[in-house]
Amino acid sequence: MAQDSKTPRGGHRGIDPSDIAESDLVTTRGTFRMVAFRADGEEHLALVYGRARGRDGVLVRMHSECLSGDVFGALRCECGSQLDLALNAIVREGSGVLVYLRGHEGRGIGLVDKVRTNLLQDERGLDTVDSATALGLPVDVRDYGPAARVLAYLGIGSVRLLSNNPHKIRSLESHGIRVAARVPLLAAPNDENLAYLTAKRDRLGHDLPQVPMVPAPRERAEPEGAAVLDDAAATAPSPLSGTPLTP
Ligand SMILES: Nc1nc2c(ncn2[C@@H]2O[C@H](COP(=O)(O)OP(=O)(O)OP(=O)(O)O)[C@@H](O)[C@H]2O)c(=O)[nH]1
Ligand SMILES: [Zn+2]
Repeated sequence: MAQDSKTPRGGHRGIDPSDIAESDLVTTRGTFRMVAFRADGEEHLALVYGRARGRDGVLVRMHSECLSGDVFGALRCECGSQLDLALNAIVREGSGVLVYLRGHEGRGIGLVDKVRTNLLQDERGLDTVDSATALGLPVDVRDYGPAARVLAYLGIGSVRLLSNNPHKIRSLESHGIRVAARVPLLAAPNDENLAYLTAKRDRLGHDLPQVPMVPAPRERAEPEGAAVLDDAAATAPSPLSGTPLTP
């Protein structure tokens, strides 16, 4: 389970001006405000699109660093697809924030140990949970405190969180950020990531309705009626409308 640093009672720990800098970032998708900040020994990034300050229900993605998936297009996880889908959704909406969290690599164990878990998955058929514990490593030690701090700094009232992981909602709220809704971010399963997605659903409690109940690794997994948010489906409003959370 994640070991989050808690916000002190009564408010967010601020970000010291010496630990934050911002400029425009012109990308193929459009122009974002790039807010780089330091927190707890890591350097993170918030990409802000459109006007977010003072608004409620801002579309937000808290994205955990995955060098292999985000930069090099690894298919064994769906991180790269989710990064693309989240940015597309934010731009389509006209405003939103993507917080890119460093130090989250391998759910917080780091790149070298993540690659060690990948080797155990390939050679011994272990899933992402058992491959970590077999190495004596924690399953998830990500801290969402820095994300909460930058969202508070950006003056965001409440968020609609792009995620399939219910723990992220609880964690963000424990840091004082109100989550008005969770918006599913469903990447299409493929032969390479089916085991990864199945473990997330069955062992970590992620809400992944697009993943078939009985894994068929050698068949292309596209269950009928699944609300898969691929580039074509991403234009449809329904998967992005979100499910309001009730207290
Ligand atoms: N330990 C370990 N971590 C992995 C592995 N593959 C990907 N990761 C990391 O998993 C993190 C992403 O977490 P996920 O559990 O996929 O998804 P999530 O961020 O909790 O949930 P969503 O918001 O729905 O995307 C990234 O930091 C990846 O580096 C693996 O095989 N082993
Ligand atoms: Zn990944």
